[in-house]
Amino acid sequence: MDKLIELKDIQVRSNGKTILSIEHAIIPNQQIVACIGPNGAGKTTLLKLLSGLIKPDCGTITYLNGHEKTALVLHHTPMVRASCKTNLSMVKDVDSRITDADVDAVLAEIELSDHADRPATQLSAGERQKLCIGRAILQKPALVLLDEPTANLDPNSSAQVERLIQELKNRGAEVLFSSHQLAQVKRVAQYVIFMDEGEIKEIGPVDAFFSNPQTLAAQHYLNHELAIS
Ligand SMILES: Nc1ncnc2c1ncn2[C@@H]1O[C@H](COP(=O)(O)OP(=O)(O)OP(=O)(O)O)[C@@H](O)[C@H]1O
Repeated sequence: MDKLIELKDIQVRSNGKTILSIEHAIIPNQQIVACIGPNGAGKTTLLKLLSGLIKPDCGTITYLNGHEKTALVLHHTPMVRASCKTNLSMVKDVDSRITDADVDAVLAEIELSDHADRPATQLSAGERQKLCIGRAILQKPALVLLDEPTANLDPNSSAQVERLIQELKNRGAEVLFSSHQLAQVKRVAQYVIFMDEGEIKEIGPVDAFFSNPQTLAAQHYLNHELAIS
């Protein structure tokens, strides 16, 4: 399997506590990867690390050529007090090749053309999330990292966001998202990273992980999550 990112001897510390510790992990190319695990497992920290938003205290991250161009989609991204279109157009500041026509095409793609002139601060959670993914689509990053992209969204909005995740992949981006929804992970991802207590406990194809988890931590997590879903 082709390598997208390799992590070696990574430690991330905060307030004297190690919150992420990865001895060695390879994240594969050409797969939609889901990062799962209990609250506080370190999923968001891993996404922030891979996006470059935070730096490790030690260790190395090696990206396949060019794949360090990332976009991070967090789930409470604030909007500026301007229209949806203006909020989307702001990515032109970082890439002058993006045109108004590109922005209009993405507004249509994320099904927000009818909301183009509405204040973005009035958007619903689902509409906001689509706008944030629209920004990622416009930036054409090599790797898109999405932190719980459908948290608090209704089934219809979740389905739209899942379609956009697939669309990012179809357009050639690598995609890694965190999720607490196991059914969604099975639907959307081909590869899974299972985290617990700041460590990657398992990493491998989705089918193998769900049918035959290797660690007690993963077995416990799956039993618990499946019992309440
Ligand atoms: N800036 C910070 N300072 C101190 N501790 C932090 C900081 N950010 C995260 N942590 C701690 O690191 C651990 C991992 O947090 P993280 O947000 O990465 O987990 P998560 O798996 O994304 O959790 P959740 O599913 O609840 O979103 C937690 O114990 C958290 O309290």
